[in-house]
Amino acid sequence: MIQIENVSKFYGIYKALDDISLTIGEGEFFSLLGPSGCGKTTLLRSIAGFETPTAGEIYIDGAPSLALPPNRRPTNMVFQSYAIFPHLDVSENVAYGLKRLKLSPQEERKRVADALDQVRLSGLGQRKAHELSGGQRQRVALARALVMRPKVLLLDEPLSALDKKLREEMQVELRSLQKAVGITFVLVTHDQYEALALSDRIAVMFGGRIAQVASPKEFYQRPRTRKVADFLGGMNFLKAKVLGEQGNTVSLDAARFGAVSLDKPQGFAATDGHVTVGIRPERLRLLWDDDRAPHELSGRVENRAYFGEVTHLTVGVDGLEQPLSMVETNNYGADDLPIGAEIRLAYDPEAFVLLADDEAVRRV
Ligand SMILES: Nc1ncnc2c1ncn2[C@@H]1O[C@H](COP(=O)(O)OP(=O)(O)OP(=O)(O)O)[C@@H](O)[C@H]1O
Repeated sequence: MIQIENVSKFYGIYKALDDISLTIGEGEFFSLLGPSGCGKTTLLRSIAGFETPTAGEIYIDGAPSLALPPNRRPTNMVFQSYAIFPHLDVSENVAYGLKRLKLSPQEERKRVADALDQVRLSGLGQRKAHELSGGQRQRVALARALVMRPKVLLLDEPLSALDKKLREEMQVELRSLQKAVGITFVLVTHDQYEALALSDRIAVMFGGRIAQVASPKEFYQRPRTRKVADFLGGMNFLKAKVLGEQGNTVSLDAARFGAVSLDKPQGFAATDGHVTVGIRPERLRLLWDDDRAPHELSGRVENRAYFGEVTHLTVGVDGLEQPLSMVETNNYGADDLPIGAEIRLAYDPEAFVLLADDEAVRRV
């Protein structure tokens, strides 16, 4: 549906987008995720036509689009600030963009009713902006975009102004709305969990470049670089020694964790015979009393933070440069472990992931 080919964008000498190539499929919920300033909004606005790339081309539905103004593209954008016209009621707000299409009053009413129905606002058509909750106003903004029947809906942090609970509710709604209307959604967000919860695929961006494109699960389980792994959830990093390479697999000595054998990520290169491997905190498990596991380590609790359903532990292990982070559900009493307690932990050598050097990936 959208093909981005070698797109770069300079602001003066500053390179906001650095040779981006990306394909977004029809009907996909696709997220552009990255820290502030990574270029995700610039890329979204380039798809919409509010920015003109310095180089490259963007094809939408097969047609080159850079020469087209925003209103000639089959896209529509929902902005972060969901400002809707205060002097118009909900139906008039939603109908606003339709005026230029010069539809019959009957057709216009039908389109507005359909759009309000899609965002579950039927019955509130006569309300004014000040008579709506934040979530309802955001839905008006969505209806205003959907009523134009775009092939692609572009969403610039649409939920960021909502409080946490409402935001989580709207995330669920946004996901089901996208599946119901079946069009391509491209979402910009700096919220990792929002991207994981909503997307079919995610592109993680740093410094104007794409570091990885993958499904949420693939991202979490197989991040390609240390930076990506660190950006998406917690990760314990360890330096491991390369013992040998066989095809796409590398055998490693991962310090106190012993020998592990891992798949190479794209762009991998062992520079000085050492590499970085990672293991997620929740893949380490506390062993209690007589519990035994094929792979265990002992350590001592250095820190503990209680988060209600889970407790985060920092565990020092002799021979490791850094203490390990662990996340334990509170069913068995991790929340009561005193600082200094001697513990044993279990791990699965297959839970490790081999990470490519960030600079190596830039050259892929
Ligand atoms: N009109 C502009 N003129 C100069 N620099 C700009 C302009 N717009 C954006 N930039 C710069 O380009 C870089 C990318 O901006 P962009 O808004 O795409 O980032 P972002 O990842 O969406 O960040 P945020 O989450 O903070 O919105 C930033 O460093 C920003 O300061």
